[in-house]
Amino acid sequence: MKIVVYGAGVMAQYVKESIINSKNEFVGFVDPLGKGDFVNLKGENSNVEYDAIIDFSHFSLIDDVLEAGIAKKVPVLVATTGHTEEQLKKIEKAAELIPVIKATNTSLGVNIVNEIVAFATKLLKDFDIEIVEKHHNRKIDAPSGTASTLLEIVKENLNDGNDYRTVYGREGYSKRAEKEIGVHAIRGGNIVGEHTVIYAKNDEIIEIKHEALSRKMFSDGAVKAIEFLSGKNAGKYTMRDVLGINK
Ligand SMILES: NC(=O)C1=CN([C@@H]2O[C@H](COP(=O)(O)OP(=O)(O)OC[C@H]3O[C@@H](n4cnc5c(N)ncnc54)[C@H](OP(=O)(O)O)[C@@H]3O)[C@@H](O)[C@H]2O)C=CC1
Ligand SMILES: O=C(O)C1=N[C@H](C(=O)O)C[C@H](O)C1
Repeated sequence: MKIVVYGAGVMAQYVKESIINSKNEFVGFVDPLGKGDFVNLKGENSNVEYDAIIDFSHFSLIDDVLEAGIAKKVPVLVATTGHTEEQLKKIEKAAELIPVIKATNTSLGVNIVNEIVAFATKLLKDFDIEIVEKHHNRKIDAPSGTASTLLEIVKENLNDGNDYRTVYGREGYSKRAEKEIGVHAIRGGNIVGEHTVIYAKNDEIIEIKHEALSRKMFSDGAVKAIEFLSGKNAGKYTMRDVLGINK
């Protein structure tokens, strides 16, 4: 496949390497801010040949990313995080026309952790549940996309998940309510990414944790995901589909 990468940051470079080390062809980066030596999918250079798009850029670029996918009817992996509800709906809508994966985390490990958390939450309903994520100081969105996905999974697996209130960080004076899930974002240095779901009860604590030690597994996972989408019908697919994780 000829793959275009949206983004020009740290992850985009890793994805380029993963594409080069696969059987696919790296076409170029699409620079979010339009500077530097990048491919231009619009205007006079709109004859750039590509048959897949991987997006690790900025959430504000989602319209461009989806437009480029729809224009050529090629699969799109949206690995960028931080989208608004409205933007997420646009991604759903695009999936009516082209094959799309929206993945907040493309590592194998986190996708397995998602399964473990679903299972654990069913068994640990009466524990206090808190989610903690840690990332580098360049990260702009909080909580992380992965933490938001973990929160969704926790809520889905509590009988009365919709009755729970999400508390983002804490300050001031008040006891923890019974039906509350705390979500906490730590930022510092060059932490690649760490996610922990804590289940606490009087006298016992269970922690389910994933720690990323490099970014390579994100980019390798992204290439695997776009390869999976090749030749698929329009629709919304997931990393569970890519990794063959059955319900
Ligand atoms: N799904 C997954 O597994 C993973 C997802 N991610 C996500 O991928 C995305 C990119 O991460 P990363 O490479 O670390 O981030 P970087 O900050 O290194 O790169 C982001 C890119 O977006 C550009 N950008 C920044 N601000 C704006 C803006 N306001 N408008 C348009 N473009 C902008 C940057 O340009 P410039 O360099 O000029 O600032 C850069 O090209 C993030 O959303 C992150 O959460 C990251 C890792 C794994
Ligand atoms: O910005 C990052 O770096 C990461 N972002 C993703 C997220 O928001 O969950 C995935 C990973 O944790 C790294």
